[in-house]
Formats: sequence, structure tokens, C-alpha cells
Amino acid sequence: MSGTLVLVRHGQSEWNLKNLFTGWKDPDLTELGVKEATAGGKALAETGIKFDIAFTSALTRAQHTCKLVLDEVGQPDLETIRDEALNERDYGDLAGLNKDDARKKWGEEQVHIWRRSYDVPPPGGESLKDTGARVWPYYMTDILPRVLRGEKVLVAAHGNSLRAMVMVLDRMTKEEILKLNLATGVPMVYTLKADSTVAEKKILGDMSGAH
Ligand SMILES: O=C(O)[C@@H](CO)OP(=O)(O)O
Repeated sequence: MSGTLVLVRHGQSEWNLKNLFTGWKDPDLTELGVKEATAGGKALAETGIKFDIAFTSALTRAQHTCKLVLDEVGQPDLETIRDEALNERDYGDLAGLNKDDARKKWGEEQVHIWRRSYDVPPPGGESLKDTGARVWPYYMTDILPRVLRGEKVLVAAHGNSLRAMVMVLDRMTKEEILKLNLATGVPMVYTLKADSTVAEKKILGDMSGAH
């Protein structure tokens, strides 16, 4: 029996708009972010999906996105599990700094390595590998068993906690993950096989503008 796993990155946050490293800081969605999350929810509603459970992080922007998606699919009261295992990567000393100022200070390449590499952490923060070290066990113990039982599971989380999940689901290498950016509010719909590999992946929207 194959289940469905839907991953959605939160809509634009106040700090995305201000171009600040965010990590575990807790800004809410902007007006555009609300629109993006709502559009993602509408796209899911058009597929007719009804979820059995939702997961989100301990951070407001992901929880708000989760709520907006559930409203759109007509399940505003669905059981939702919040866990900091799904939080954004901890950006350490960079949290709150402007991304362009950081590029001026440390150079374009270094900042890109901190933002997108697999195993180079930003100062005082988590690499994608470190983020994966909390995301992957949580996925294995709390999320995947439900999908394998045939449930339809929504996960509303963050650019990097979701990149960690996508890296495993799409069997990406350390080199490939460098180039992966997830668009805000665009649902990725995975159908999994009984052996937990991917039978089908559909992207309900446009990932091309993601950065
Ligand atoms: O600031 C952050 O926490 C993340 C997500 O917005 O940024 P980045 O794109 O650098 O991973």
C-alpha cells in the first residue's frame, strides 16, 4: 500500500523579504508569503487530496504555512504535530545578518558554501549534514512509517530541513544538493513504494525562480 508525502516550504517570511539569514529566529510570513502558502494549498486542493496528519516545525512561519494549506484543502482542524527536528538549519552567528553584507564581508563563494554545501557549517551553526542528523531520524521514526501504512502526510517546513529530506528521497549526491533550491509555497508530492523509495514525484508549481 503506497502512501503520499507532501513537502512544502513555508511562504516568504519577513526576514526573507529583508534578505536576512534567519535559521532558528522566528519571523512570521509576509503578505506575499501568505499568498504563496495559500496558492500551494489551492494547488493541493485541486488534486482532491485529504491528509491523515500534518507535521511542521517549532517555528511560526512553517506553522502558519501549514495552517493556510490545511484551510485550503478543507481540513482546518487536522491533527498537526510540531517538532523542532523539522526546524530550519541553525544559522549560528550569521542569523540576523544581511546576506548581501555577508557576501561583501566574506565573498560570494564562501557565503554560497555556507548556504548550500553539504558539510561546511556556517560559523556557530549547522551544515546541511548537521541538519540532516536531526531531520533524518525524525523522518524515519515519525513520518515514514505513516506513509508506508498508506497515510497521506503533509510536512510544512523550511528550505534546508526540506533539502535534507529531498536529498535522501531523490538520492542526490553532495554535489547535486549544492544546486538545489526550493521555492516557497510550492508543494512537492511524493508517492512512495513499500521499500520507501520514490514511485512518483510531482511538483505543483514553479521551482525555477527559487534561490
Ligand atoms: O535564512 C535562512 O534561514 C534560509 C532560508 O530562508 O536561508 P538560505 O536560503 O540561506 O538557506
